[in-house]
Amino acid sequence: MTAKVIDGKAFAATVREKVAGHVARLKEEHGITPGLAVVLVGEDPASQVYVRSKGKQTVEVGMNSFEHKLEADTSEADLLALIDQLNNDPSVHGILVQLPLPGHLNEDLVINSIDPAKDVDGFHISNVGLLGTGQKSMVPCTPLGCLMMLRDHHGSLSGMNAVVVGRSNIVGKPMAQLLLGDSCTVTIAHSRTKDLPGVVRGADIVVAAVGRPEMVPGDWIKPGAMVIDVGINRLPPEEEGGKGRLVGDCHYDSCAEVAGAITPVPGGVGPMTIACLLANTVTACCRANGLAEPEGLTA
Ligand SMILES: Nc1nc2c(c(=O)[nH]1)N[C@@H](CN(C=O)c1ccc(C(=O)N[C@@H](CCC(=O)O)C(=O)O)cc1)CN2
Repeated sequence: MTAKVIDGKAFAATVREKVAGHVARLKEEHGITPGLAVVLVGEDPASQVYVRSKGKQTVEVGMNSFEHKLEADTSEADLLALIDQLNNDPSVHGILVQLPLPGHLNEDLVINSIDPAKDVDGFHISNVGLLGTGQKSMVPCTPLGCLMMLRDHHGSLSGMNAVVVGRSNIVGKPMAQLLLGDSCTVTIAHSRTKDLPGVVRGADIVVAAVGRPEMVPGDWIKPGAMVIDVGINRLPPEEEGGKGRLVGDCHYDSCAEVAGAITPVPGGVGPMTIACLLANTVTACCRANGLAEPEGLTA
């Protein structure tokens, strides 16, 4: 079998189109322009790229983008004061603090200082609790993007065996909650899982989010399974020449021989993360204004 390659770039473009349509309606019918504030602390090169991309795409779909770039040595008090200001700004419907933060800042404290209604990353403890109890919440962007791709490929996920490899708060845990919400039988596997190959071999859906380059080989994959590769790992330049090739957590060539469908790296899950951030911002804006939420853009 050769897997169908899920084109995350093309899928993300369709999500952005839907978002742009909702934004246009919000402007025309209600005179409201959704606004997204992105806070970057420090000069991490990858974060700078992601933040630039978020700002650009926010403007492209017709929303207002507010970028706040702070020095790497910004104090926690100053960062919290900025978040408080954004929480109280009615033109800001979504707030995001780009991660990782410099080591002197307490990530949990910072995230939990964001108004949960404006927490378009879905990382606030209130949103984590709401998602975990099956209530309406803001849903973390990367797992939301994975869910959209899974639903698009399979239709109903009900009764499928799903294995999430990785237990991070940002991807693994919320991904498992979303799959459970779609009536999958869910296993969260990790580095200490006994017989990890055997566990993965039982899965109709494999979501790999461990951050280890090419850890999942094709012979762990059940024939016809759908493989969602969340990993973005850059191989050392000396091995590849130049900048170093980007690979996922799955060994692409061998997995693609066995799987029914697979997301590539790059061009799979990554582009969906920012598209879902835009979707969450429209959702937050609609909720804040007591308007119907856009269909197909939330979990
Ligand atoms: N506050 C947040 N911080 C971080 C998040 C997040 O969702 N919220 N996720 C990641 C970074 N990230 C967005 O912020 C992100 C990562 C990757 C991509 C992407 O499109 N990747 C491309 C490849 C990019 C490359 O060439 O390096 C792909 O996979 O095709 C988008 C967004 C951590 N921080």
